[in-house]
Amino acid sequence: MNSPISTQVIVTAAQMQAIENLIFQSGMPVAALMEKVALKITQRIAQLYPTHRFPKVGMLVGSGHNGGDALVVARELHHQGRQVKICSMMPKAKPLTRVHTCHAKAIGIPFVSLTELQDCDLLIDGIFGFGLERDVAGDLANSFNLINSWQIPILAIDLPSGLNCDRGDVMGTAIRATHTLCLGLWKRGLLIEQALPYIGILERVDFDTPEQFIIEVLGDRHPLWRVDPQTCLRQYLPIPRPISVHKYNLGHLLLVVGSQRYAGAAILAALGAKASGVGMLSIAVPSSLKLLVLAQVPDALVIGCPETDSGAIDSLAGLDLQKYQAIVCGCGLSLDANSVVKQTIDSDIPLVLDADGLNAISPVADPNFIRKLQSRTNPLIFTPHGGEFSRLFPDLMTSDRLDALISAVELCHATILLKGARTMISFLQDEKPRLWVNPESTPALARGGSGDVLAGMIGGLLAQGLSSSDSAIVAAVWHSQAAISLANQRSIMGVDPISLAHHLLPFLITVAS
Ligand SMILES: NC(=O)C1=CN([C@@H]2O[C@H](COP(=O)(O)OP(=O)(O)OC[C@H]3O[C@@H](n4cnc5c(N)ncnc54)[C@H](O)[C@@H]3O)[C@@H](O)[C@H]2O)[C@@H](O)CC1
Ligand SMILES: Nc1ncnc2c1ncn2[C@@H]1O[C@H](COP(=O)(O)OP(=O)(O)O)[C@@H](O)[C@H]1O
Ligand SMILES: [K+]
Repeated sequence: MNSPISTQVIVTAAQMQAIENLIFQSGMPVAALMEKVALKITQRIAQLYPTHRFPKVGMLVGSGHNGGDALVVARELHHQGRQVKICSMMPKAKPLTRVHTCHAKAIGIPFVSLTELQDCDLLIDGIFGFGLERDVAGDLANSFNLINSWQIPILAIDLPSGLNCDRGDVMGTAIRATHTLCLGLWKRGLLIEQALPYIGILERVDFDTPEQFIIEVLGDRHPLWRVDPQTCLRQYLPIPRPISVHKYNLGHLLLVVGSQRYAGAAILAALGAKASGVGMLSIAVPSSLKLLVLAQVPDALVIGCPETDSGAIDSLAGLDLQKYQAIVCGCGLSLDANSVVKQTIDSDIPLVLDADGLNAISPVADPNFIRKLQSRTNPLIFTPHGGEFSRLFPDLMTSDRLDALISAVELCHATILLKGARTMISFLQDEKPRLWVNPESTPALARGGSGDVLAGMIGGLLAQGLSSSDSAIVAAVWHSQAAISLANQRSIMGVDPISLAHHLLPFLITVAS
């Protein structure tokens, strides 16, 4: 993923603080940076919340520099003709915040009690930024709950007050913002799933953080990154195709999928794989499903395998796995096909393990098996959702998904795509863990079968020669962006997996143009 570091790197509060300190030590005055940041916030407010619709703005001001930012914004909005009111949420303030308070009073902006903000059209949350140190409690917590009950749009400066900047969890209670303007670099806590109900629409306000200071603090092997969806799609898709190429040069993908119980998963994975543009697609299914699958995917080679009494694939006997560039194993396989899963792992062909392919190896605990995973020379991708991840790595599941995911990657040396509202992809790069967060998606994807489409897409990209990490990242971004686009056309209820699979390619055309 190539674009400026500052647009993609994810930092903790301590790292952001250290980078800001380098900016200040190099000569930039703190007050000057505050002016710059606040002016940019003011510009964005003017675009998002125009004066004619949001004339009355209430400022919630804390004691630190988050409050200072809010006071500068208040001053500017006042000069632009808005009816601004300020509520100081805390008695004491840092010196810079104090002087902005004096100035705001001197120019006639009213300072009011909290309840007097109830008639505002917009609230600006400048109570806490990354300086929150302990749980919000007592009267302040009551005030937060009151503010949240008003149903007034709230724009949070840097992060919603009360949210832990690093872990994304609520410290006592937190402001439920409708919009969050993250300042400078992406904060770790804002990319974590549990923070989503508090953040609303998330944007970053850039203040030209010098790249050398970022590298000085983070080093050149920083683990946490946020994918920029548009850059990612434009960089990788559509996969270019030489003019005189033939189908066997465009990857041959094998899907090992389906059972009598979960026949549809085989078709959904196949539709995802087809959309990837892979040259040849073979699908191994229990023999009783062969005609059903062939009817849906006539362009694939459908292989009917011997099946168990329960209707699962019994063996891949007679299949030469070495002739495929990639295998996807697991969608709808059921738990009766475990020996088949082991066979695909032993083949050492680039492999995506999904769903029952993961259940078959859960938990990953046996040291010999872990050594076998580590010693594979070809890519191995796991695509668990949260439940599958907990079964795979029961000892690693902590409240912090990012840490848990990185530990799992370090344990088994696979690329792991952890599915959810904020899908994360982690892998080893130069023997060090790296983690990318896919920052945009839609709950329209929360329905059975979405993940099967994704597994097929990853396999298709892998078979065409993308690396395991690129295949997982590009597929996750493509899948979620296409779902957002389809939800815009058909509503959030209209993103069934078949429609999604059919929308993947028309959507790509809109990205390229
Ligand atoms: N220095 C600058 O000019 C810049 C300021 N920025 C802003 O500054 C913010 C960070 O400023 P600060 O470090 O002053 O921190 P905050 O403004 O986030 O708040 C810290 C203050 O709150 C108090 N506090 C912490 N937890 C509390 C609790 N639970 N109950 C009551 N009081 C509590 C602390 O004692 C401290 O006074 C950023 O989030 C951002 O908004 C940056 O965006 C850009 C540069
Ligand atoms: N609330 C949500 N917001 C965004 N994406 C979601 C949400 N819930 C699920 N998804 C996505 O939908 C897909 C579901 O996959 P999975 O759980 O494997 O379902 P299935 O096995 O039924 O196909 C994943 O890509 C996941 O990231
Ligand atoms: K805030």
